[in-house]
Amino acid sequence: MKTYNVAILGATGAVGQEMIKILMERNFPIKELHLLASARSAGKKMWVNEKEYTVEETTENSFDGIDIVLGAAENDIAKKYLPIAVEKGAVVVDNSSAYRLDDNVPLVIPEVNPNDVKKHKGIIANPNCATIIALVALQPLHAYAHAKRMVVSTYQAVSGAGVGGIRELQQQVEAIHDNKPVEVKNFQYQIAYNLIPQIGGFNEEGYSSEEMKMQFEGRKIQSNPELSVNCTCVRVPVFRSHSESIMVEFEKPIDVEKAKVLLKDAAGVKLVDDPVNKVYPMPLDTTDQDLVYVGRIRKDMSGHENALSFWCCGDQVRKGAATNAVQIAELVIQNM
Ligand SMILES: NC(=O)C1=CN([C@@H]2O[C@H](COP(=O)(O)OP(=O)(O)OC[C@H]3O[C@@H](n4cnc5c(N)ncnc54)[C@H](OP(=O)(O)O)[C@@H]3O)[C@@H](O)[C@H]2O)C=CC1
Ligand SMILES: N[C@@H](CC(=O)OP(=O)(O)O)C(=O)O
Repeated sequence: MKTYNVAILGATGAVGQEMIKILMERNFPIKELHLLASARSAGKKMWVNEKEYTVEETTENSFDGIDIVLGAAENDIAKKYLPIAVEKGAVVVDNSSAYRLDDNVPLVIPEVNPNDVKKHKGIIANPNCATIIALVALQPLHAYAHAKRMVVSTYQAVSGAGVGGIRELQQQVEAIHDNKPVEVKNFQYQIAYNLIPQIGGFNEEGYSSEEMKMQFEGRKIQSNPELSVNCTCVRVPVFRSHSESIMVEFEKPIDVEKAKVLLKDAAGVKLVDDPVNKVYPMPLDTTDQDLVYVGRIRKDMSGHENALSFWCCGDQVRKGAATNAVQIAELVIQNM
């Protein structure tokens, strides 16, 4: 079997560490694995499948001889290094938002638009995590009835803000328990025992950058330029797995029973919908696995024709980031 030299840019972060795990879990055909991070982490030891690896400081030379780069760093780092990696012959799957809306860069969810991978010119972008979870859940319904409008509220876990976000919730809960002052670093306010209706900065109309991603990225992924999305993104004191309340208005008629039949057999989805018996998706249940759980499917009551409401949860560090990226890399090597 052909094997590949793989580098993870940002290997010490929340997404990077998960990428290592997923590459191993899915037996990705690796020849050499390079773990890249900042100078702060250089020399740090990490164990992968009982083998010790040393984290390397990222430099321009880090990409020599690399076939596949999985990007798990912020936009500025992605912009600095990923074009160099492409120039040196690597194919890049990037988790940052730096290239997502670039016309030369496919934006891919394997359950939705796998064939777009073939259009790449070196970089393929992984969509925003809340967008991946929503669109995986929506895909079987969209393929049948065509989504035209969505109203979404997200409940986003602190792990969406990386290792710093996870640490902050842990430290605040401990501080409150020990009657010590609460320190706020990564979020706008205390997140422990709170909700914060801000993820990213706001535009002139009052929508946050995170809220606009679902419309802009959704249109590109679904090749659905008319899709309109009204989204409210909220950070919640949950460690892992994002949850979303979604109302979708479709072009064609679709009822609850049909939606359940479609979702039951859909790729990447688990139908978890028996509210009378207290069966519905919850973030504790979706953590550390790859399926998006969908439930609470109802007919819209607010007078919109052909509209359904549902609730979904998914592990955004896995399916919303690392797993989606490794699935894309698997599609890439099928075509190499
Ligand atoms: N967390 C999530 O659920 C999701 C995250 N994303 C995106 O993925 C990317 C990574 O996010 P996340 O893992 O949460 O972030 P983290 O803060 O947890 O990790 C950031 C990583 O970037 C590395 N890094 C920082 N500076 C440099 C540098 N100068 N050179 C090389 N590497 C550097 C860090 O290394 P060091 O440890 O040395 O500082 C670390 O490995 C971001 O673009 C984010 O928007 C996308 C979807 C979901
Ligand atoms: N912003 C998301 C996670 C993320 O990093 O998304 P993006 O790559 O689109 O910035 C969250 O905080 O939950």
